[in-house]
Amino acid sequence: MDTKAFKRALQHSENYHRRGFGHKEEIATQLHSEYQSGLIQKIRDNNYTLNRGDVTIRLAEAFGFCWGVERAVAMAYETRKHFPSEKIWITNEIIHNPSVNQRLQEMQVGFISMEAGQKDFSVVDSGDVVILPAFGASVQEMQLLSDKGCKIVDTTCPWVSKVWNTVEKHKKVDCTSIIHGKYKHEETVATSSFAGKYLIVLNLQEAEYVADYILNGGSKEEFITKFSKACSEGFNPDTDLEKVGIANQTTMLKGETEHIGKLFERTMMKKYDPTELNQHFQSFNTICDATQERQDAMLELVEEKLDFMVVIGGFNSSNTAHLQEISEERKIPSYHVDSVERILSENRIEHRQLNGNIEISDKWLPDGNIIVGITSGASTPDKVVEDVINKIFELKQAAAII
Ligand SMILES: C/C(=C\COP(=O)(O)OP(=O)(O)O)CO
Ligand code: SF4
Repeated sequence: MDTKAFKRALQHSENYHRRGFGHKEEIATQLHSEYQSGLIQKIRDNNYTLNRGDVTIRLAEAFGFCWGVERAVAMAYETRKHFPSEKIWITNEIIHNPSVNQRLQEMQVGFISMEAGQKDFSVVDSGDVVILPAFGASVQEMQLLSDKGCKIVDTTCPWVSKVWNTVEKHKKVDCTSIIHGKYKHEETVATSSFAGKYLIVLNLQEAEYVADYILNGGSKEEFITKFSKACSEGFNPDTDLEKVGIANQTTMLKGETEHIGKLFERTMMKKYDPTELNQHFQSFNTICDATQERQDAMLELVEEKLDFMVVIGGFNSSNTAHLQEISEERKIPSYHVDSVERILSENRIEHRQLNGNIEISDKWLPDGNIIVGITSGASTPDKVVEDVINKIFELKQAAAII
């Protein structure tokens, strides 16, 4: 399939919308009241600091809703306003935040369910409205919805579409896309659908395994088994790694993506004549600005003396997990929570660990004066952050009275 031609044709179809419907002002007040927070604005205005009783809050200087998320959520709200009585579906969570997805459900936006590992599009009829989330959708899903005659509202973040353009460029020069990302993640599923040959590496360790194979060879069977879910059909590591291009999921750890790019650059320089590098290696940094800013702000915050960190965001939010990773690397006690409900009491907090397990920790809130670092992922509304901060104040105040 010529994915580029398909995309171009879709964009010219009258059933395709990617610019909203002119209801921005009407929904702005609603979005503000549902997701924004006066307290968080106050902390921002006060040099990202707030003292109350025994507690000092230090907020990262970049956190919370990014531009792409604000845009996607606003488009979904506009869609509901514009099509008040049509059936509206969304192909996945719009972003990785439970409270925002819950709101869409309350607005009668149906989520396409999974049946035996496959999305069940049989519920979607011709003429229904289908929202593509901020992560985008695979080209096959777009085709299916277009063939059904649906109205498609595409909220894909332009930063994500930039990655698709990058893999299209790789394909054009017959280069294998090495995608730094999570093979199950919606964005990477979509990105790989636009690629020609591709291989998805999760981290530096996997990238090193591939680089070693390029230089020294190894067991082809082992390679194929290891990446069976993370490569294009019929991938052959002996012939498909002669020309590689790097792309990444927009929300990976930026330092790791840079390392992976450099690793493959060095590898190709070793394997081939360095003067021919351009024929064997291409690299475009596709980590988005919002991810970089939030990680940079976190890197600054963890330099401070903090008693602990609370990182707030959906448990399936990749960018939030990477913020948590920065904190853990610095050995700062840190708790990733997705809502205030995870704070069970002054002695118990339920939180996600980096390996994905949800666990309960005791005695998380120290006695006496404390400095608490706070940040939140690109899909986390400020309201959720406000609730967490207020809970910490409330528990410490109660402890002081006792
Ligand atoms: C939509 C989007 C980012 C917003 O944050 P999310 O938390 O929704 O997504 P991710 O960090 O990729 O798991 C994709 O770049
Ligand atoms: S994190 Fe970046 S790519 Fe993702 S929605 Fe936000 S701005 Fe877009």
